[in-house]
Amino acid sequence: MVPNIHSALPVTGTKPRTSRKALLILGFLFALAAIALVAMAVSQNKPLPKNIKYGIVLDAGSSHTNLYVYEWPAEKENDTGVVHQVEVCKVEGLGISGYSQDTEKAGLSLQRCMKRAQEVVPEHQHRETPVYLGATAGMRLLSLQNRSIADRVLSAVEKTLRSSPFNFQGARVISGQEEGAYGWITINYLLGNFKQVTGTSGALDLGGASTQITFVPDQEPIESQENSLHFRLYGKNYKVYTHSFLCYGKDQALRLKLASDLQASVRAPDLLDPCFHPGYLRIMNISDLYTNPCIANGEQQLPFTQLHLQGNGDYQRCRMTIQKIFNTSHCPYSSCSFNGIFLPPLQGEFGAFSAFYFVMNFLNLTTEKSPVPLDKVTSTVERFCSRPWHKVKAEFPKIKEKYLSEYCFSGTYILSLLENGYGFTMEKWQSIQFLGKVTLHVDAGWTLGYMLNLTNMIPAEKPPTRPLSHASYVGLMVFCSLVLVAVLLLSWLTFHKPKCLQKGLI
Ligand SMILES: Nc1nc2c(ncn2[C@@H]2O[C@H](COP(=O)(O)OP(=O)(O)OP(=O)(O)O)[C@@H](O)[C@H]2O)c(=O)[nH]1
Ligand SMILES: [Ca+2]
Repeated sequence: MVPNIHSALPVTGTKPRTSRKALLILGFLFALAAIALVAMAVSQNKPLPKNIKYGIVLDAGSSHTNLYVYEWPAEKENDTGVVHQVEVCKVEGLGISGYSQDTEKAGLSLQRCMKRAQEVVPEHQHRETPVYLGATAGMRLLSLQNRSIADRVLSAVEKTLRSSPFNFQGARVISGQEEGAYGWITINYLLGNFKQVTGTSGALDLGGASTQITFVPDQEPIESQENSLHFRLYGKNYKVYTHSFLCYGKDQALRLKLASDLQASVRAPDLLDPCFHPGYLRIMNISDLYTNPCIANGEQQLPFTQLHLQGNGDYQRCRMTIQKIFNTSHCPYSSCSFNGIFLPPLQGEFGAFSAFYFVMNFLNLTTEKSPVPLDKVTSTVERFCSRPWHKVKAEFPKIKEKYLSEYCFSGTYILSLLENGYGFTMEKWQSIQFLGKVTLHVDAGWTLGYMLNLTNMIPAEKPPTRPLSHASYVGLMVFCSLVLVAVLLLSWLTFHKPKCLQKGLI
């Protein structure tokens, strides 16, 4: 029969009482040790007050300037995908290159967004927060046209940025190569591709004045030096192809097309344009068309000062007129895109952003899931172009007329550039994803990559990592200690059995 523990409890006697006392003390000590260990684990793992760092980048594009504020946890600086975008402020008015007639205004235009940044970044961190301004194709064109005016514009923006409480780190015109490279770094950083064995994603950026294509080709070596970049990131080498086509952003491409149409036409001021909706009318000053180095001066030979554009919404014809701005007659390499520029065979997935996204998104051709097939994209653009302007306007009354009137041209231009310019076939088209934002709600673009580079946040070598996180380490230590204490207690009980137990008193 199993002895009944309770029925065997002693009622009197001194020895069992001493042993029970020893047991009680032991139990008490054990409980104390357990409480101490748990308390230690809890206090060790209590989240530390967040040490957040901030960085500000101004993207001074040809069409407008955007200010981005990024934040990241200081202790995770060298991890990938830890930077969040906390603010994007769109500067009202023109891009900075548009202030060539009144350069001071370029600086003043940034003041509202700089104020906004001061509200977003905590005041005690203003002085340590770096601020960078990078100007792209609009300023590249202005520099080519008139270097001293471009310098004055940069001085004006520098003055505004220096007068802010942030740590000003420079305002400069970045090269097309840098623009392509930093866009590629941004998306691959956000997609976590640098720390995975999977490949990287190519980057396609369509701005107002230039467009960039950047990817890691299969083929080596890269045949032209100016299209070749070499990076060592997180312990891996990357040979990257990049090219920036100045004048092939969508605003300049439209000018190129109009200038080419004018040359081909009988040089009359009335131009029937298949890239605008039927019933659409636009009057343009000829002098506005020929104001930059993208278009060689043909202005003088024209006998009129204004151009009357009249849309007829014919996608196929539009495509033909756009085709003329891509010169494919010569190629000094094994393969080219256009204008004699080297392009290796397309490789891997691509993320397409900026105007690639704005336009495709408007046309409902961006999906989170599988990409929309090329033939469906073509038929959608074709149908959209053929719609009468008054109907389009009535359907989208809130969209800026400049944007709305140009979606037909822009959609057709994107198809021409990707299909004819870069050679995205029906099959390859499926590898393009049109992206507005990547993970963590960060806008796709060159600015994040630029900041990561300038703040040395992407190390060349893989940072050494501990096998366990801090929390797992402390948890494991507590668990092992408890097991150890339990084992010790059990062995003590087994080998030095207190008399009360030996006598079966408890
Ligand atoms: N539909 C639409 N178009 C936009 C929007 N923002 C900009 N655009 C147009 O899209 C084109 C590209 O815009 P961005 O990527 O901002 O170009 P950017 O940076 O000013 O120009 P680059 O210096 O060449 O890079 C320009 O023609 C803009 O006018 C938008 O929110 N919606
Ligand atoms: Ca841009």
